[in-house]
Amino acid sequence: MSEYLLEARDVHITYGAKHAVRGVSLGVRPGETLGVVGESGSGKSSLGRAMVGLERLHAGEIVYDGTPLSPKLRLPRAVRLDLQMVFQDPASALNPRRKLGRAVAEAAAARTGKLPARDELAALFAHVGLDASFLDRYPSQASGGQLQRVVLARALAVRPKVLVADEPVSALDVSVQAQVLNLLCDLRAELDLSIVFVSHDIAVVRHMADRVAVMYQGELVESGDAEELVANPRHEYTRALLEAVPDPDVVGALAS
Ligand SMILES: Nc1ncnc2c1ncn2[C@@H]1O[C@H](COP(=O)(O)OP(=O)(O)OP(=O)(O)O)[C@@H](O)[C@H]1O
Repeated sequence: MSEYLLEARDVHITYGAKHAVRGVSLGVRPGETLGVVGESGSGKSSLGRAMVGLERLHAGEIVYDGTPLSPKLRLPRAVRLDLQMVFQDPASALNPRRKLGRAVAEAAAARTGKLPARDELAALFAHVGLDASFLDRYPSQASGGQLQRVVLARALAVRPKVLVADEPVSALDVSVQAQVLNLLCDLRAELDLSIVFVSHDIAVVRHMADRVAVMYQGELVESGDAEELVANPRHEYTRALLEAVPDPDVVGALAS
């Protein structure tokens, strides 16, 4: 039995002639945060999408809880619910014509089969730091940071086992990025979630993740314990990523 709850095994993803992900193997353990870092175009988003069944594989497999997910079939419903994804831009993830409370209620119903009562919904919103007035708002009536909280509430309402977060704070004002990152850390500890945290920012990844996988041009170039990898990067690309950070402790300090 693998130590990983969700795992990519020798995954290849192609878009026409473009070979975006080249034989990547990695996995997230139960309750762990795995950071996937790399510059734009390194293939990390493609891999993240593939890990929740949103991307077709050219070769390799995604294994969830010991069971390979066939890339050709739609994921079984229970697996689809267990694996949730949060994207960069919360505004485009939410239907502009649907109230925020309704969006979260429908996600909860996907798991339980019934829409939650208003006080349950209010509790879900409170969990992500939003008061009940947000239930009746439309996306246009909330800020980016507030919307990303709603997106998190919606993902968590499904009671997932794994959350793949793809640049979840990159579209937010710097002033609210740390708040949302802290929220994610708290939720993970509280709900015993596994998180795959995808980001171009190694300082943020270092702060969020237990282990880090570094991608470069579609390949996994290095992976290991977050602190150790930052302290002793083995690959020159990892060193370059670290050198590009003015002071990795700044983000850590901001978000702590
Ligand atoms: N749907 C698609 N169709 C064609 N090419 C794609 C598609 N999605 C990604 N690519 C290409 O695959 C490569 C990897 O993209 P991917 O988005 O996975 O990388 P990334 O590291 O997440 O970058 P970014 O942070 O810019 O999203 C890039 O060259 C990208 O242009």
